[in-house]
Amino acid sequence: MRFAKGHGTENDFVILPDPDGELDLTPTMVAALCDRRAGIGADGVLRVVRTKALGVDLSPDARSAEHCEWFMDYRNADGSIAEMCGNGVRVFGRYLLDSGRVAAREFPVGTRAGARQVSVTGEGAITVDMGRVRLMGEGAAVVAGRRLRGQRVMVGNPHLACAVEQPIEEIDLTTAPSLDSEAFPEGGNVEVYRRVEPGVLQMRVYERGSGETRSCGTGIVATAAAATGDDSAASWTVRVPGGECTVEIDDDGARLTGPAVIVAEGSILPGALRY
Ligand SMILES: N[C@@H](CCC[C@H](N)C(=O)O)C(=O)O
Repeated sequence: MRFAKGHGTENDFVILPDPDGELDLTPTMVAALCDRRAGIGADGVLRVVRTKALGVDLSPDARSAEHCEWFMDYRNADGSIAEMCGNGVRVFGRYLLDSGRVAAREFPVGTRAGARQVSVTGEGAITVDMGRVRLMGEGAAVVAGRRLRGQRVMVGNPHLACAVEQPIEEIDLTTAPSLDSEAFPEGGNVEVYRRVEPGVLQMRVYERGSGETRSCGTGIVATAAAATGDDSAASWTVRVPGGECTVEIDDDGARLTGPAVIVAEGSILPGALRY
């Protein structure tokens, strides 16, 4: 089985080219691929599949996703499915470009959250149009025994973005935060953030299905949206442990810009993965 490995601000992915949708990608296989000791190691898997080869439900934005030649079938490291991945879609775009599957500098990618427009915007940088971000009201999480209040934000996938006063390095994200299951029936991703300079946020994240990661694109957008509040437009730099991205928010929605790199390509030997 061929694979590539890539990352966006050190949120890393195993990329599986499967244009005709022939791969039976089970949760245990995904977890084995993402295992950092016995597998390749990654925060998630991006299956690169032609939209027309899929027999899956593309809701909630089925028609626009069907108009995309390529579909990002995203899986978390534990094998669970998520609607959207903001770093993943930039890395997916980089892979399509580098492998010659697309030639245009701007193209749509299908995701479970709908179609997302991806464009090359600078040396090494890729911008993705993340669509409209919905602020859903206040929520709370218990993080290492401490209750943090935050803003519930929907970026295709669910987030709780919590503004904190203390240095965010001090926050213990080694165990999964607990979220109210009524407010988060499908679970969620929890961000802690602080405004460090005008227009600059610092953020860490605990991702649903992957644990603490060094960056999360949808989390960066959720944090920027929470910090923007009811203002109609804003521009943010968001620093994460793995680097930084920028977010532009206006009436058209949010655009996320950051690096996306392919670092390796190879083959997984038959029978080598433990699953
Ligand atoms: N790392 C991603 C988000 C991946 C999905 C998330 N863990 C979830 O379950 O919603 C990103 O860059 O957005």
